[in-house]
Amino acid sequence: MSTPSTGEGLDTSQAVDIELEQVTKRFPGQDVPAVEDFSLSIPAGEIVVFVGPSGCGKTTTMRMINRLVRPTSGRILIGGRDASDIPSDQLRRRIGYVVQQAGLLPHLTVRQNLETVPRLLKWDKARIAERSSELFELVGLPEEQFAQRFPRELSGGQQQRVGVARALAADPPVLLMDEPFGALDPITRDRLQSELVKIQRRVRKTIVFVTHDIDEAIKLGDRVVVLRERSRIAQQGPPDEILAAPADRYVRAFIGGGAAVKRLQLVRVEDLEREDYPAFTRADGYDGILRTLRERQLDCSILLDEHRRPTRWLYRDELEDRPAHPEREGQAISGVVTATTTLHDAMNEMLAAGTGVVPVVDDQGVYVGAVRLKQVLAALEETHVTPVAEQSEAAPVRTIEEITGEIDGRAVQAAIAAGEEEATGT
Ligand SMILES: Nc1ncnc2c1ncn2[C@@H]1O[C@H](COP(=O)(O)OP(=O)(O)OP(=O)(O)O)[C@@H](O)[C@H]1O
Repeated sequence: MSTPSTGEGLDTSQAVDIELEQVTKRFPGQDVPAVEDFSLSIPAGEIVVFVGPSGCGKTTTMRMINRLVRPTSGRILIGGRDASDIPSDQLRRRIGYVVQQAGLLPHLTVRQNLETVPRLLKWDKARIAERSSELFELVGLPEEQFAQRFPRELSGGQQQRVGVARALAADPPVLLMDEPFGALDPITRDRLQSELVKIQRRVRKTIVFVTHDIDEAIKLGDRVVVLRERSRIAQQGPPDEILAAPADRYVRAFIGGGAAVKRLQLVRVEDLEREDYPAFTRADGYDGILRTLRERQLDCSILLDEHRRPTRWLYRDELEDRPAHPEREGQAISGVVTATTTLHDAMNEMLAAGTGVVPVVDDQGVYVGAVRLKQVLAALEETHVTPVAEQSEAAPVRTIEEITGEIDGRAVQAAIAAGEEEATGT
């Protein structure tokens, strides 16, 4: 559904659809075009991910949308309007752009970075200040802590959050993201991916996202476009369709092993029933906690702080031993998940904790329940692991053990065993 733009530029903050029609880019002096005859419809309010190997033309294709690269031929429509009719400066102010190293201006504070585009658009002071506060909140950075810092005083992940906030500052209808999380460590990357999904639920932009990481594409994309050289489309569609039925050998090779496991990127914690897993505060007293664990035949529970945020795992055997070892108090909880965390990431947290369980918290970090490994495995079994017809000779239907073995066989088995022990109280 397209939202017509008004006035000269893309004045509307509502998502718009983007149409690329037979777009070709031939750089001067190059025999082979970087992008050849590329056509694609991008629906309003969706995240479309271009994924493909290095040099296949992803960035060039994306940069033609905000005309950082001019197409040699073809047409690009944004919200039904020919992009070549929109002056370049307007186009770039109305299309948010996030790049790998955040691209923040080093000599400006975080606040000044956020305010750059609203100032160019000549918003009044009060509106700029109000918008900055909204943006700090949106990307989860406390304003009073971060507004006056310079980019070099932030971690890579924090810089990237500011990069996303800055791109959203003028509430543009379109966001272009070029490998924005590529330079981050895997844990920060996972977190920011999940947050982007959360942010997108609030802002509903049309997002074009470039990556060479198929897992990232599956996790983020409403639609994934697998590209080969010269930006030729090997396959496009919703991620589950691509995983279930790769169009050809190229796409299959690109997806790599473990398509069933990758599907865990498509299911989120909110899709599961939450377990009523026991959690206590210190006010409940260790004797009371131990009594409940005995009654429910459980080996482990969660200790919450005074704000009901999970802090430690409490183990029944340690509680039994408390008279002899009062100093033992379980183990700090290393990771929690939220409703939008994928089962893939939730499973990683469970395996890291070694408990086969992970606490679920709300946006304020307050405990709302837990998810167990056996639920994740049940969800994995529910996803269609039967390979498509053309694959069936080469890849017979696999057992759950074979599939989970691709993740980390021993860790999964150990975690399942721990979960079973806990359930049976052995
Ligand atoms: N300004 C330029 N001048 C000449 N050739 C270019 C220019 N920019 C890109 N190319 C070429 O166009 C092709 C596509 O490049 P592009 O950066 O779009 O690929 P990509 O898929 O985004 O790669 P990567 O994942 O490595 O960033 C490459 O062969 C590249 O060398």
